[in-house]
This record gives sequence, structure tokens and C-alpha cells, in this order.
Amino acid sequence: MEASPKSAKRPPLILGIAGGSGSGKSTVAKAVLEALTPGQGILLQQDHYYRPQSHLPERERASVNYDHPDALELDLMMAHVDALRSGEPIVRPTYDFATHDRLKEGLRLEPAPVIVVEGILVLADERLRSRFEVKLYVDTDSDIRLMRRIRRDLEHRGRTFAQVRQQYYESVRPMHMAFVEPSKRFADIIIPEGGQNRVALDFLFSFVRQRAAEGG
Ligand SMILES: Nc1ncnc2c1ncn2[C@@H]1O[C@H](COP(=O)(O)OP(=O)(O)O)[C@@H](O)[C@H]1O
Ligand SMILES: Nc1ccn([C@@H]2O[C@H](COP(=O)(O)O)[C@@H](O)[C@H]2O)c(=O)n1
Repeated sequence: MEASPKSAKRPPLILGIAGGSGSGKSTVAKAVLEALTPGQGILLQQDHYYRPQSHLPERERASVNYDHPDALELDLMMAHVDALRSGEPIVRPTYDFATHDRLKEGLRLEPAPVIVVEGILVLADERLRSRFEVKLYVDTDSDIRLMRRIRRDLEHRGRTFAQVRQQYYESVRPMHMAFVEPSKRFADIIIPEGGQNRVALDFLFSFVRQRAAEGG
């Protein structure tokens, strides 16, 4: 018997979250998942799709431009979004920022009614953004983002201050201006101040909870 339209399950909701480095994208993405019950949502982070740099000596890996779309394996990321959308599990690569390389073991992710895709460049590529039903941009001033980035890179990504400064001038800032900031115009919703924006987050939570309850 054919399912009635009321009982038909919707395809997963695919939510793209972009914004500059340190803007609060991961914080917003994790808050969305925490607003759901376990199993209702999964997070796909662009950061894990950086191309492995094992062919380069360690000291050369630091000078790769990681803020240009070519640094990412976007085709694999899109294939994974498509697989999850079709209800298939994936094995997501796992990236190590300290070595600029992928770990041997990936992570198996099961499909879910809500798929959150987060990263600096997820709205910059037309093929990827066309897969999102809802597109968000977390908009945070560059001085705040830079302060956060310095702290994070020193504390969690094994960098020195000199490395953070050089990378910021040579690639992070110019690529932000060339690719990330212009992608804001593709957003359906712009969230100022990300994780502290209670009003925006509460709207977002009620929307995703509704969709999760409907199956996607
Ligand atoms: N609204 C906020 N206020 C203060 N700190 C924040 C806020 N949002 C994020 N942070 C902190 O800033 C850092 C970067 O946030 P994160 O969400 O990882 O940014 P992104 O994923 O955009 O690089 C983290 O240490 C996070 O805890
Ligand atoms: N080996 C790498 C790969 C990427 N980066 C930087 O990560 C930033 C994106 O991550 P966010 O969590 O900040 O959104 C991006 O700006 C790259 O410069 C890196 O430093 N090393």
C-alpha cells in the first residue's frame, strides 16, 4: 500500500554553516546538534576534508595555503553529503592539524534526519552549497576572530605565535577576503556573534527540532 503523504518521511534536512575562521561556526553547529536528541543529527566538518600533506616534508606543510578551496577534497565531501542524504553511512576522514595530515583511522557516521555541514568555504563552492536546504553564515568581526584563532592555534593546534602571524597575513586574511566573506551573500540567514546569539539560536533550534521530528 502506498504511504499517505502525512506519514511519508522527508529527506534529511541539510544545513550548511559558513563563516570566517574563529567566527563560532563549530559552536553554532554543536549547539544545533545538542538541541536534538542523540541520533537525530550529525556533524560533517569541512576541516576533516583537508587534503593529506604526507608527500611534503613537515616544515613545508606549514606553508601550504589552507584557506584556498584547492586545499580541500571537496569532491569527497560532496559524495559523503550525497551518501548520507540517501541514507547510507560514510567513513569520514579524520584530520590532524598538528601534522597537517590525515590520521589512519576515519570515523563511521550514520545517516540522520538532520545533517549539519560546517566550514569556512562551504558556501563558496556552488556545487556544495546547492546541496544545502538552509544556508547560514556566522558573522563575527575580524579582530575577535583573530584573537580566538591565536589562542586556539597556540593551545590546540601546536603552532607558535610567529607561525600564526605569518599564516594570517599570507593566506588566512587574503583568502577570507577572496572566498569566505563574498560567500555571505549566498546565506539565507546571517548570525551575528554566533554562539552568543540566543534569539537566532532559539529560532534555529525550533526549526531543526521540528524537521527532526518529521524525519528530515
Ligand atoms: N560567542 C562567543 N563568545 C565567546 N567565545 C566564543 C563564542 N563563539 C565561539 N567562541 C570561542 O571561540 C573559539 C572559536 O570558536 P569556533 O566555534 O571553534 O569557531 P570556528 O568553528 O568558526 O573556527 C572557541 O574557543 C570558542 O569557544
Ligand atoms: N593544516 C591546516 C589546515 C587548516 N588550517 C586552518 O584552519 C582554518 C579553518 O578551520 P576553522 O576551524 O578555523 O574554521 C583555516 O583558516 C586554515 O587556515 C590550518 O591552520 N592548518
